[in-house]
Amino acid sequence: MELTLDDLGVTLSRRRVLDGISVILRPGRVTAILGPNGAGKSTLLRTAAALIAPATGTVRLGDRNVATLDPRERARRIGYLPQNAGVHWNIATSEVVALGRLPHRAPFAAPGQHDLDAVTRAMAATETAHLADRPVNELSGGERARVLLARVLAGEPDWLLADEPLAGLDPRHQFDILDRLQEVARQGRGVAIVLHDLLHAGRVADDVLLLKEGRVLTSGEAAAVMTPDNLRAAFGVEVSVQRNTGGGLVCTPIGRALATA
Ligand SMILES: Nc1ncnc2c1ncn2[C@@H]1O[C@H](COP(=O)(O)OP(=O)(O)OP(=O)(O)O)[C@@H](O)[C@H]1O
Repeated sequence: MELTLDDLGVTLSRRRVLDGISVILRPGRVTAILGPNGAGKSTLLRTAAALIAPATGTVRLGDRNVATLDPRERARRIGYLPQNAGVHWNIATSEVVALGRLPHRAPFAAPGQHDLDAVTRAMAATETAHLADRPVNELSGGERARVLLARVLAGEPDWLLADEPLAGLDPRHQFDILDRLQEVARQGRGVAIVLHDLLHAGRVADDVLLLKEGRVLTSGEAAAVMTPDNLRAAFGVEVSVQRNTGGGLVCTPIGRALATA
């Protein structure tokens, strides 16, 4: 099911933070949301998850406005992983992941077999099964980040919106988490990820939404968007863009641009 942002404008504290955002995010693909600090990436993701009400325009899942979905249905359909998420209760890690199943369960009902299986799969995918009994606030930052991703994965949403899911992860877990997110997309679900690392973005993204100053600089298939010119215009840096043998993009920042658009 497509996630459509239609003429989206967002105002926060009387500042226009997003303006005229129109883009269709496609399921079955990984969309990387890129742009410099303050471009509006997190705001866009939060608005797509209906956590911020837009001042103009709509977010639609298929043909339904996400603002009008019942909150439980919305939580089943759209999984959102915030930037620098924390956990306020010091409960066991497996219980944190199980929270991802709450929108699927009747109030006060015990988890069913499918709920338990989804939690097990999510913990295996994020390599957190060995942490199941540990109090979540005793985990390292990177371990906790993987647990919180597991919570979103356990919810098996149609769309998974992740805001900088690599923050705090060591290099191998960065690759692993992106591979898991790619697998989610290959299952036909939608995945949109805010990323700062251009190398990872080039490797994993099918589509790219490039933001600058609250507007879409350009969007579309990764190879069309991640060009040296577009990346210079967005970030003010020179980026080498090569193809690897598998056809994927290898985007390597090489220095500050002498002149920016
Ligand atoms: N509650 C708020 N009130 C006013 N302005 C805000 C608020 N939240 C964010 N902003 C501003 O909106 C703009 C976009 O912020 P946002 O966090 O979406 O950017 P971002 O692209 O995710 O940045 P970063 O890469 O630094 O995480 C920034 O200029 C920020 O200062």
